[in-house]
Amino acid sequence: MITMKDIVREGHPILNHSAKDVSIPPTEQDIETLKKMIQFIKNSQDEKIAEEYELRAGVGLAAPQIGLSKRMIAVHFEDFNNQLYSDGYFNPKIVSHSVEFTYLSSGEGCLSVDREVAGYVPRYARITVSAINLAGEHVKLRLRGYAAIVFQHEIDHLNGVMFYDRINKQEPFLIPEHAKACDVD
Ligand SMILES: O=C(O)C[C@@H](Cc1ccccc1)[C@H](O)SCc1ccccc1
Ligand code: NI
Repeated sequence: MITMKDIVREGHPILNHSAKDVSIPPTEQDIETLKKMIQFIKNSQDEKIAEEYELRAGVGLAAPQIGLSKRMIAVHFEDFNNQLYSDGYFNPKIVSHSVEFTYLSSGEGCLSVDREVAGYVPRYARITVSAINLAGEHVKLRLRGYAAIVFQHEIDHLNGVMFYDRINKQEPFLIPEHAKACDVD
């Protein structure tokens, strides 16, 4: 079972390097690891388990965050239309994106960052992601809004990019051009 002691924190070089492609078909070990990553996120959202194991709530996790330089991510969350996203992905790749940007008006956090970092994180408003899911299927995901933000946050981890790298240093709350907040009507 993955717990917070397994989560690598900022300052560890693995978080600032690109991760390596997972060989396809994935090994049993890679599949097992991805299943554990999904379970960690589900556990982190379960009040009793999270309290018992002192887990910080999360909606996504990337393999570098557990010290594995492999292009694997796991997500478990509902978007603002209550659509459930719950799966693991090998070698996810953003194959196209919108010109428009979006951002969370509350900013972002990270399980690998034990501090608040204020500011808007500009993300593409819509992305198309190709990946291989936990079941071994080649999938093409067309994502927008909150789902697009979560997937971009996790895929950034595979490229050694932290959310605060994207915050405007001079004007953290500068609203990017062609941007609309994702969580306010
Ligand atoms: O560190 C991670 O990769 C997990 C992040 C992913 C994330 C952060 C901000 C915006 C979208 C995705 C954690 O989920 S941070 C904690 C959290 C918990 C619930 C909702 C949003 C963020
Ligand atoms: Ni993160």
